[in-house]
Amino acid sequence: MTPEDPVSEDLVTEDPPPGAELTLDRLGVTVRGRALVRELSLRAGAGEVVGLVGPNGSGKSTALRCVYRALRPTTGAVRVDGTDLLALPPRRSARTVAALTQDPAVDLDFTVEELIALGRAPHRRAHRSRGPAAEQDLLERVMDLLDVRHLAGRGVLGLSGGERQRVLIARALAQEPRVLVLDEPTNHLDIRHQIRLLRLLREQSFLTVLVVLHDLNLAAAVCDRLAVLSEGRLVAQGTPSDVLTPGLLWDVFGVTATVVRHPATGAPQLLHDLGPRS
Ligand SMILES: Nc1ncnc2c1ncn2[C@@H]1O[C@H](COP(=O)(O)OP(=O)(O)OP(=O)(O)O)[C@@H](O)[C@H]1O
Repeated sequence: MTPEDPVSEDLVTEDPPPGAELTLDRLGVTVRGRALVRELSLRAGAGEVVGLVGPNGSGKSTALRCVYRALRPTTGAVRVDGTDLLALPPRRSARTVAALTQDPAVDLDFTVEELIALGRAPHRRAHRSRGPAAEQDLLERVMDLLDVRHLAGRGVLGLSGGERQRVLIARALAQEPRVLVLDEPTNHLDIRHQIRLLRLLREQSFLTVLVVLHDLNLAAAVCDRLAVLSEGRLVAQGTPSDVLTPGLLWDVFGVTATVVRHPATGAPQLLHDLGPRS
């Protein structure tokens, strides 16, 4: 595999269900009297990749937790194609939204293939699984997409950080969700696997993706739109070019950055200057 390898556009299956519209409707989360997310309204259209960016502690992971149902919002709602996610039975919601969380617990010594196959659990009942051969084919395609097939028989406890991250993303894809929520998915990945993952997200058209990224250059390269959180509030949203301005970078992140255009794609890219050596 090289970074130039084409990424399969049909990602996992030949007849994927279409991506869903994801709406965060005036979402609020208050914990012990402290508002962690305030009145957050955000929409990701079917097939769109929307990036959630902001400083440490600005509420990004908290908002994502509401989307993958690890946290019940205090106010507002998360809707998928207009339906409140909390109104869906858990198994149906697990067929709709899959997540890579920031600190996923991997403490049982499954093999890589067994762990990825757990992503199929929501499909097992009601004749939704595809029969043994097609299920195996799906697992192998997902493993190839994330470049983990060579690890299939290895125990997950012995993997490197980047290998484990790719396995967990493979498990989320095996779930065949319509909405994929990713909290810092490039953590631990070398640059080749970062680029491969982001191309995968960008080239598919049937998954709606909400992704938290700290690397604003990668966010600008992959996201159709960015939403910027600061102290739990949405302070800007729009295309990467609309959002990543020197003024916003100073106001929200407190950094001075030079914004240039990528010569091939035109995407905004940030150049950082550490200042003179003292
Ligand atoms: N269960 C909780 N109880 C109290 N405070 C919490 C809880 N969970 C998160 N927080 C606080 O809420 C704020 C937002 O946290 P969150 O993890 O959503 O931020 P984030 O934007 O994802 O940050 P990072 O970029 O560092 O991952 C932080 O100040 C955090 O300490």
